[in-house]
Amino acid sequence: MIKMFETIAAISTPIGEGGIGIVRISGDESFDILEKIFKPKSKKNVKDLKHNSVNYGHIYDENEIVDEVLVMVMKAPKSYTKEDVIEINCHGGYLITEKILEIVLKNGAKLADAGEFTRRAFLNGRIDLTQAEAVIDLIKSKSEKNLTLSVEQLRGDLKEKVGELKKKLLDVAAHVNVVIDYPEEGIDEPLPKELWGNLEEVHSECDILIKSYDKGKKIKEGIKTSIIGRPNVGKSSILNSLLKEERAIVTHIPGTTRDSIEEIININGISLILVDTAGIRKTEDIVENIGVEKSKTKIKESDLVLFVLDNSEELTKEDYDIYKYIDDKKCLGIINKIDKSKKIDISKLDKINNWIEISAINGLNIDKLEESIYKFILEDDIKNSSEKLILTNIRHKSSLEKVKDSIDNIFNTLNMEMPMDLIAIDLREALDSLSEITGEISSEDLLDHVFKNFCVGK
Ligand SMILES: Nc1nc2c(c(=O)[nH]1)N(C=O)[C@@H](CNc1ccc(C(=O)N[C@@H](CCC(=O)O)C(=O)O)cc1)CN2
Ligand SMILES: Nc1nc2c(ncn2[C@@H]2O[C@H](COP(=O)(O)OP(=O)(O)OP(=O)(O)O)[C@@H](O)[C@H]2O)c(=O)[nH]1
Ligand SMILES: [Mg+2]
Repeated sequence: MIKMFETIAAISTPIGEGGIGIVRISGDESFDILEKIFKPKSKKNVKDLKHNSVNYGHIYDENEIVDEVLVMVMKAPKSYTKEDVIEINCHGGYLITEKILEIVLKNGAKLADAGEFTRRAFLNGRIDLTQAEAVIDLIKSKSEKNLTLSVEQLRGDLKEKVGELKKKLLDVAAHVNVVIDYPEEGIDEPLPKELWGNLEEVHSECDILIKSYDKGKKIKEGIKTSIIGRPNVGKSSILNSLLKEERAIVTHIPGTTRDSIEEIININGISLILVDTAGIRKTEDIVENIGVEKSKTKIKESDLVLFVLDNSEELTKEDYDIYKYIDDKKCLGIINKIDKSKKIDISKLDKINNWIEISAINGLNIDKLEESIYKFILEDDIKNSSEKLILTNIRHKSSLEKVKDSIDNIFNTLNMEMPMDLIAIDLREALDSLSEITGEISSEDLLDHVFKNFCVGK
């Protein structure tokens, strides 16, 4: 028999002091290795240990006892990788887990690459590529909403959707092939209405999914939000009140913040990457000037701009300059220092439709500010989205774009009454693009790309 895969092993828990450390082994030789290093208290033969059983005993290095452990045994194909899997639950700690891994390697296992267990789960057909990608997204999730999307994708929601789209195209392909193979049948209509419908549905579903990526990206990566305004209007004070800690230095001296400060907050399960910038003004100060230029770059990179003004002063030329600079960015106007008497008049700043009045110094309306941010950028965009699936992976998006292009070609062929063979080719391409998403068609390069972001032991 040709051996497909070597037996691999790795530490699956974070390295460091901890209650428990897990060394995971997967592959044909798992039990042979275990037999050489583990003595269960039950005195059972290691190869007779039951599937899904937890077994108390000791790990040995030759004749020397190394640790007291629990060993979990999962037999192929009922395991994470569909191979024989053994998990040694030892004491957590820098040295002990490493030591047990070394003993496992010494007895015949190969050190697993990053993501190799999950790669096996994919190669052995337990999960598709979208589910494998969901595993790493799930581990890396830092917001509730991203976590939810990852869990749904791991459950197979995207895989299922791709399957549905494929089925619709396969129905079309079956018909097209009949027309090509039996031209003498004299089928007048190149494509019955119902099959046109299939193509239209796949086209529009791809479109909806592609459009959902903007939201998905924001959910996955967080919403880049910069706090901008001229010096001394209270930008750093606003950052601090949103963070509920004294993170940025606040003084009465204009030009206090020289470099941008980045912090992440969570609003209703979504990450906001907040950037407090150096106040924008013309200045001769070299350091401050660099800060100002950086602020301008930050504005360009932002998904959302919080434009801060001082309630207690009239608008200045600097305010107007920044206002012009915002351009067509999504922008929420903040009038700060409402604890002081009002001198500001914003009637000329009519490009901005959303305003909120706050006082950062005593926390007035900070909760309303959070709510406005959420409503303004997140709720319209994310919560009210009617589509069930939201794409978070650019790879999926670009494959779906290819599917859409192929279908456009098919419509073109049909409208121009060109030969059916052309349709068959475009259908094949559309189906292949769908297969790329799930990994039914994949290359080593693609898999290396997907799994390179994984941690070792996953
Ligand atoms: N200790 C431990 N915890 C873990 C994992 C693990 O591998 N080991 N997981 C992963 O890293 C996650 C759980 N995911 C898993 C997914 C499938 C199977 C599995 O064995 N599936 C088989 C059989 C299920 C059964 O017994 O019926 C299957 O689908 O065929 C195991 C874990 C999270 N927690
Ligand atoms: N009365 C009042 N003062 C405030 C308020 N918010 C901030 N300040 C004061 O305004 C001054 C400037 O605040 P900062 O938060 O440092 O302003 P900034 O916009 O970050 O300033 P630069 O970093 O210099 O651009 C400080 O003296 C703050 O205490 C407020 O809501 N009311
Ligand atoms: Mg500041």
